[in-house]
Amino acid sequence: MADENHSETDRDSLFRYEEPIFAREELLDIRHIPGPERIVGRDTHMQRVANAVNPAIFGRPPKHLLIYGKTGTGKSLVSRHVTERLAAEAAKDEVTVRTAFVDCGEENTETSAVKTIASQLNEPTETGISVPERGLATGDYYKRLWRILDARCDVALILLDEIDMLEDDEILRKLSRAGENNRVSRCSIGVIGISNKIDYPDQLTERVKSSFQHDEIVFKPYTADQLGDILDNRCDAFRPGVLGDDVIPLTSALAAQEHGDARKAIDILRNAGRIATEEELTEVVVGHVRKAKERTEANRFNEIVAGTPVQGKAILLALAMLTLVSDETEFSTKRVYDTYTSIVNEIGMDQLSERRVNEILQEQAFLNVINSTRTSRGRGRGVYSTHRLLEDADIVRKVITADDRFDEFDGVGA
Ligand SMILES: Nc1ncnc2c1ncn2[C@@H]1O[C@H](COP(=O)(O)OP(=O)(O)OP(=O)(O)O)[C@@H](O)[C@H]1O
Repeated sequence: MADENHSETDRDSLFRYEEPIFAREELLDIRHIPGPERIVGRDTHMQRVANAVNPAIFGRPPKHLLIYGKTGTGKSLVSRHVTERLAAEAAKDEVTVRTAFVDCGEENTETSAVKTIASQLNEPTETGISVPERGLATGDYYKRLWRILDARCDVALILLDEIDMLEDDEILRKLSRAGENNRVSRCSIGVIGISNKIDYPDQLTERVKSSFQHDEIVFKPYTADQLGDILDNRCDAFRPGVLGDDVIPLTSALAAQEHGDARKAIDILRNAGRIATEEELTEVVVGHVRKAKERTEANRFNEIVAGTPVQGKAILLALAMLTLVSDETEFSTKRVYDTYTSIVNEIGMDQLSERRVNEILQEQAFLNVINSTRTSRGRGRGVYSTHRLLEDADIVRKVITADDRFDEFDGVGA
């Protein structure tokens, strides 16, 4: 904290002592969960979620729900918000509704998901039940969960975020059958599954399809106007008068052009403020927004490739270079391999076999960085794969070549 007794000359020139741009930067933090007054443009969706869970107010079984929509369309936010309000309303009538939230991207096995639900809903001093971190069989975690539910809840709402990441759908079957199989006697269970994949229900096994009767809600991408409203509602993150007139409209237009992702729009706005701060200015202007968009995408791509070994990066760089220098967007494994070969030779790295390069391309397809398609050459003549980059090729090139190990690369790989 700045010490007022210190004169300017005492100050260490390494640090900044003023914050001319941001007043409450934390409002734009990706982990910040906005309060109800800042949720904009999702009234209809909120109402539909509320309708499905409404019976819980009277202690009756809610409907199960599946919510779909692209990333950053407010699915988790709306679900959490409605379930919180529901629990508060039910409490007025002395009905206990509790909510568990599972990130299935992290807890992707049946055991870890059921363990997470049990430990979130448990209060050991009240139930006398423990939920050990490890050591129990899946069935035993379920037994403890049923006891916890009956001891503590009239209704339990279980939010399964990124539900498509679960290894299998067994948990849906068990949760939706718990009542009729007399696993629980007092508590009713409602499941809200959230997914980015619109075709998720097609993946459900027949057994689950028949027991897991549910409503479905689709969250469409935000329009530029809606994104503008969301950003306007956070502009107190900045000091008054700092944001140039066109900053929010341009940020919303750029984010809407891609997937109408609120998270991305907020991230671009924050980065625009940071760039203005770095440039020691007192105003954020449209030029900052354009730079911020690139920085936001580079940061995102950086996170995706952070764990990728250097060989994987060389392969992605090969695909990016091919995309940059040609009019095409799809390339055969052979072409990627040739470019990869010249890159690794240029920077003095070991060369992998074409088969291994193809495997790494498939892994990148799994991470949604590229799209790979297998095409048949015709009867008996085998198949070949083509690969297309899903990220902006220039950003991929910039991010990968920022890695010191690519210092020797001078861009002629393709
Ligand atoms: N309607 C909205 N009003 C205000 N802020 C919003 C709104 N929708 C989304 N946001 C902001 O975007 C962030 C991401 O939204 P949310 O986590 O709900 O997206 P999601 O659809 O669940 O995406 P993902 O599938 O990636 O988790 C929220 O934390 C919030 O800051």
